[in-house]
Amino acid sequence: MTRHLTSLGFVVLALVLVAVPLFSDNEYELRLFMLFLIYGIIAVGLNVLVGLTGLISLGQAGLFALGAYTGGILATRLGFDIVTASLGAAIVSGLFGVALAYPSVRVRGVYLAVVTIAFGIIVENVAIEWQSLTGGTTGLTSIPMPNLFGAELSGYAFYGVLAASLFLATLLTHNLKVSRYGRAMLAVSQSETAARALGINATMMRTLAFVVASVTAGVAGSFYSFLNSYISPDIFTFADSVRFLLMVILGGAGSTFGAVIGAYILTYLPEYLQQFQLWQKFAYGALLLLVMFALPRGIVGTVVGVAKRLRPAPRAVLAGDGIPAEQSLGSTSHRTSELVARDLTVRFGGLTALSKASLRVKPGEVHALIGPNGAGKSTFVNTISGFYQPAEGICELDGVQLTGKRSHEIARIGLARTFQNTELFGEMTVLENVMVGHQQRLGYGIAQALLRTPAFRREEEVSRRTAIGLLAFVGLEDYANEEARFLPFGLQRRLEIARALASKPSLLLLDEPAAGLTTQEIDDLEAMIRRIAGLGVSVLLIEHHVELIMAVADTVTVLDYGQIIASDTPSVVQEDPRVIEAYFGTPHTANALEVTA
Ligand SMILES: Nc1ncnc2c1ncn2[C@@H]1O[C@H](COP(=O)(O)OP(=O)(O)OP(=O)(O)O)[C@@H](O)[C@H]1O
Repeated sequence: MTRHLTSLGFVVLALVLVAVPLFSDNEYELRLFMLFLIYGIIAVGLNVLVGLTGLISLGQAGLFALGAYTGGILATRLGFDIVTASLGAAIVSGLFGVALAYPSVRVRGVYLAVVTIAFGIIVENVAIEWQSLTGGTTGLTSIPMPNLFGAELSGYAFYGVLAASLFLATLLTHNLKVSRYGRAMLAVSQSETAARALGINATMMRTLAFVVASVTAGVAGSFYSFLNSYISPDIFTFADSVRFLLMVILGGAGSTFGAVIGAYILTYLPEYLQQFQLWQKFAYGALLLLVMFALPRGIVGTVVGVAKRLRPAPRAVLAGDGIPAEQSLGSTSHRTSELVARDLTVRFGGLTALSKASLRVKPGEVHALIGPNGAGKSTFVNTISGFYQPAEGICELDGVQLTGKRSHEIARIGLARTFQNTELFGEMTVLENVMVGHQQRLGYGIAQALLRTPAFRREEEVSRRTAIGLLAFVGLEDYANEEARFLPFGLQRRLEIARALASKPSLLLLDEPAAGLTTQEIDDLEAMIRRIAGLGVSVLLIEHHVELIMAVADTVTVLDYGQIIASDTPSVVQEDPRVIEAYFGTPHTANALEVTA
C-alpha cells in the first residue's frame, strides 16, 4: 500500500510540475516557483543526510555557494552550457562533501553541526577574499542566459530543466532510500555498533550521504546562478543553511516528499508574510514554532503516522513466501566453520583483561565460554569480532586472519554476533532488521539501486524472501511489519538471532542470549541453538545460565582473570578443581557449575 501511495505521490508531483507554467499569470510567479524548484533539489539531497543517517549539516549554504560560483565561473569565463557547468559544480561540491564527511568519523551531533557551520563561514570568506576569481563583494555579474548545446534556453525551457531535475532528484533519492544503501544508512543512525557487526561500513555510508547532500546542493547552486544571472557572497548566509535544514525537518525528515513540501512552504511563506511588514520575521518564527510543536515529526511524517494508526498494515507475512532457513543457510556448508584464537592478549592500560587466551571452536559445534564476572568474556568477544584490537595473538575464521581487521570486515568474512544488551534498529520493522543482516550478501551497486534495474529487483526480492524464511525459523513471521522497538523483550532477542543469521555466518556468537528470558523462552532458545548448529553454523555461546550450557554445549571453556583455565566437555569441566576454585575462591567438593546455577 505504501508503494502505491508513493507512486501516486510521484504522479501528483509530475502533474503539478507540468501544470504550474500553464497556469502561472506572470513572470514573477514563475520565477518564484523556479526558486522553489532549486531549493527543493537542495532539500531532497539534504534529506538523505538528515533523514537517513541522522546527521545534521548547517553548511549547506556553503555547498550551494560553491556550486553557484563553480557554475557561474564556468559559464562566464569558459562559456560552458548549463549541463556541463552544473556537472562541474556537482563534482566540486561532491569533493567538498567527501572532505566534510571526514570529521563525522570523529564527531557527531552538535559538534558536527559546528564543523559544518565553520565550513559555511570559510566558503563565504573565500568568496569575498578571492577577488580575481569570485569578484569579491561585488560578486559575479552578467552570468549568461542558460544555454544547452549552443541554443539559449527560453524561460519555459529552463523551467523544464529545473522541474525535471527536482523530479529526478526526488525519484533517485527515494530509490536510494528503499535500497540496501538506505537501509544501511538508517541502521548506522539507529545502532552503529550493530550495523558494523553486520558488515556495514559506517564511515562509507555517512560519506555517501554527505556526497548526495553536497552534489544536490552544488547542482542547485549552479542552477541558481543561471536563474539570478548575478551572485555575491551575501546571498549565501548561515540563515540560508538553517532554512534548508528547516525545509527537511518541517516537511518530515526521511520521508520521500517531505523535503519538497518543506521547500515549497519555506519559499512561499516569506513572500506571503511580506504584507505584515515589520512583523514579517516575528510571524515567520512564530508560525514555524507552532507547526513544529503540533507536528514534531514534520508534516508528512505526522500524516503518515496518523494514517498508519488508522489503517495499520497487516503485521504478519506468510511464512510460505519465504526461502526456508535450511535452504538459505545451507549454502554456507562449503565452509569449515572453524574459529581458532591463539594467545590473545588484551590490555587496558595496566590491566591485562585477556592473557594468552587460546580457544578453538570446531566445525558445527556449540562451544560455551564461561567465567565469573570480570573474567574477560566480553573482552574476548569484542576482540574476535574486531571491536578491540589485541596486543598479541591471532584469530582466524575458516583459515582467514581476523586480527587487525575492522568489525565490518570480520562480519563479511563470516562472523555474526548478538549483544548482551540487545542492539536492534528500533525504528525499522522486524523484516527490515533482518534484511539489513542480509545486505552484505547482495551484489547490486549504487547505480543499479538508483535505476532500480532488473538485477536490483531480483536481489531485493531474494533478500525479502530470505528474511521471511529466517523470521519463520525463529517464529517471528507474525510480527514482520511491526517496528522492532515494540516487540516484547524475549522476541527482541530472537530477532537479533534471525538478523545475525541473515548474514549467512560460519560462526554465530551469542553474547548472553538467555539474560532476561523466562524459563519457557530459555527452553525455546535451547532448541533454536541446536537447530542452528544442525544447519552447519558453529556457535560460540557466552552464558551464565548453567542449565542451558549443560544442555546444548559440546565444549565448555572457562576464563578466569583473563586466562583460560579449562576447556573440555561440560561434565568434565564441572568437576575440574580449578573451575571450582575460580567460582568459590577455595577448593569445593560440590559440582561448581550446578551450585552457581
Ligand atoms: N574498555 C575497557 N576499558 C578498561 N577496562 C576494561 C574495559 N573492558 C573491560 N575492562 C576490564 O577488563 C576486565 C574483564 O572485563 P570483561 O567485561 O571482559 O569481563 P566479563 O567476563 O565479560 O564480565 P561480565 O560477566 O561481568 O560481563 C574487567 O576487569 C574490566 O573491568
